[in-house]
Amino acid sequence: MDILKVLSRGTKKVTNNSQLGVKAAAKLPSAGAKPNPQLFHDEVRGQKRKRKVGDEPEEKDESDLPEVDFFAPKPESKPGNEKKQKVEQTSTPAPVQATKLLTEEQCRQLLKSHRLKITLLSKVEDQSRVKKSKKKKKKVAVEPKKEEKKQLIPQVLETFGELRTSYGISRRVAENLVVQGYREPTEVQMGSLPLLLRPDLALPDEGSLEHGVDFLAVAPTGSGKTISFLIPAVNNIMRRRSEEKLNNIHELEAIIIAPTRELAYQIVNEGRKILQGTSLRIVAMKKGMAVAADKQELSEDSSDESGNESEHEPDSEEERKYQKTKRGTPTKADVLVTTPLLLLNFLNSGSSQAQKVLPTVRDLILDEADVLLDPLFREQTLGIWTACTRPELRVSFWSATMGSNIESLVTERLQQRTESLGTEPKPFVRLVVGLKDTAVPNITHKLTYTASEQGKLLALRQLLRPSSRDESGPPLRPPFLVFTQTIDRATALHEELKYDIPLEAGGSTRIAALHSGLADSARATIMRKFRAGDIWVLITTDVLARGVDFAGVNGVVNFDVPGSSAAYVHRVGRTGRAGREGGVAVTFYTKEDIPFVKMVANVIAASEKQAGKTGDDAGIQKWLLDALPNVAKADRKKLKERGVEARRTGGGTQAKITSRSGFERRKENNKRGAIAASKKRRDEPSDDSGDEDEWGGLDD
Ligand SMILES: Nc1ncnc2c1ncn2[C@@H]1O[C@H](COP(=O)(O)OP(=O)(O)OP(=O)(O)O)[C@@H](O)[C@H]1O
Repeated sequence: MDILKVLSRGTKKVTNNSQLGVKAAAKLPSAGAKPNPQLFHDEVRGQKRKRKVGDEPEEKDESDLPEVDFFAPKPESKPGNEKKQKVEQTSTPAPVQATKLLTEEQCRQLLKSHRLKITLLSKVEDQSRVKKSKKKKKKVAVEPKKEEKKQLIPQVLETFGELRTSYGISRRVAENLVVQGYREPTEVQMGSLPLLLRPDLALPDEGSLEHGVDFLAVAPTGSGKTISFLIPAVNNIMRRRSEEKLNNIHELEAIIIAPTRELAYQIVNEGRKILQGTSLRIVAMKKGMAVAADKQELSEDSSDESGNESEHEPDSEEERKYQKTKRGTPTKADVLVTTPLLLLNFLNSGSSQAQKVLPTVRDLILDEADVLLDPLFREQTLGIWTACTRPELRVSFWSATMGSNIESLVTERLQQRTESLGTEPKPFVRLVVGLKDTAVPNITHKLTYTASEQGKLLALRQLLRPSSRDESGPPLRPPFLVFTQTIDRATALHEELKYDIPLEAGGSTRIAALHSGLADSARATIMRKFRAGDIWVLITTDVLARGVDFAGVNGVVNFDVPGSSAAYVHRVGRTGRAGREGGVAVTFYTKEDIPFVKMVANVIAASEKQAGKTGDDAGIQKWLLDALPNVAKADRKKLKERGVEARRTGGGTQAKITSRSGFERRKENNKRGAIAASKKRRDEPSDDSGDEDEWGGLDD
């Protein structure tokens, strides 16, 4: 038996499709392109019904599924094509056909059908109510009282074709989207692209929108937020340069901040695909790199940087080469993607006490904005925001989860900025996709109780063994991610499981751990191997919980309960991307976790409700929800900051993940492999650990 096949596809052919878990199993999320990436299409009066959450696309017999196809590559342009294509220096805006615009009623119906809600969060007060500062009169943005917040009915993007015909995006960018295989816009793209590309067309009744809008978007994980902010960012640069006849220049006009390097590199890659054949450059910020900041500051600074070589050791060969050739010279970039600290370090570097500023930046984009504005990153993020001194700066905030505290913080900051700069305030618009922001409706959720830490380990081992998967619950097929609470636990779990995959299937090379304690180059290598399908089980911490897109991940295991409902949403949102169904999320909990599990259970219940799963279909039964204690506010805060205390390093037996020594396990594994090879057994080796009694089972 081909072990690769076994591990990838499970052992039993599914016959009874009526079972929930089996249904999920029959649809392999990695099995190629998703026909419709949209999550919602409710029936609205007078509109043709296309699809509803919970509706199953045509059933396929499992035997029809393609062979291992972990990461379903999107169609790429043929190598060499890009060279043949003429580089588009600037965008030639397509003539906008006003006739293409939808009526207000059509927009209203589309918004309703796709569960999109767009609200004006702040507005320019009319003259009679304008606040007047003591020094000089000026208009300010005022946050309307709750009941005043106005629902907007802007233009909605029905097809990607309209990007060119109605919103005048660059021909090359439009073609690149087609090459990427994007056929239908997702909900967040439907709502955000018109507003960000042509606010004057999207919101004709909202007065002067010359400088666009500030924007906050809350949309499910994997719903395509990245291109929602990338397309307007690059197109606005192209359009302006075309209008001002500025050819062949590179000027930093857009900055995208992301909380982790992995996410930053991923955004750069997406950006490069969109920019192929254009003259624009999207660049990832690196240690020691200089970008075009305020010129005076920069010239002072270049000399200093070159004299300070030993300050930060470059991590990778690539970085070393980069620093050797480019140190001190501003990198030519039009769009910069960075983690907050990297850019802030650059802004604060140099001999001068004063922070450098970024006067050319017109777009500031915060991806995973709730984390970037959480106390951990807040000062760094706000530092960059302050450095973007252009008065008409547009700021946008994106995440699958956005607490009301973050929304208030952002509204306040935008107001303060307008006041301090004395500029014309811009409308601040919020877009929400879905009925509830804390839900992941298109995957199967499982909450699994085990009596002890050892029980969790056994349960996870069970998931690694295809022979023991049965039809009572959704099998978890590689590739999958395993989340732990701390770096130490990720490392220990990796050590523990390293030899669990049979040698003939690749053995220990199939399992890896990725966390922030590793060097950049090691992290990049692991990411590459996981994306390529060489690594099947990736043990990690919350460093990979946000934004990272692995199209073919079949499942997520929360080995340790997440620290908040938002953390749960983001972790499990690594599977079931772009509307794909069939992903599975398993969360283990022990009695120590019971005080905190309600947060997770609530998200699962909300997700199942959105997906139309009720009664026996639901993974979370009402009795369990009722039985679990509510989490006190103080405990929630502590949990979010520190996780379950007992599992922190040195916190007693629960901090440890161990059974036998690596040597013992390797020996055992080799023995198993040898037996398997000699007998040419087609089945998995029988379980000889002898400790299966502690296995709590998926359906506990
Ligand atoms: N219109 C579309 N049609 C098909 N696939 C799409 C579309 N838009 C985006 N995708 C794909 O969906 C996947 C998820 O997109 P993306 O990473 O932007 O999601 P996200 O909303 O940012 O998720 P997260 O909240 O987890 O960061 C990517 O692989 C992307 O290429």
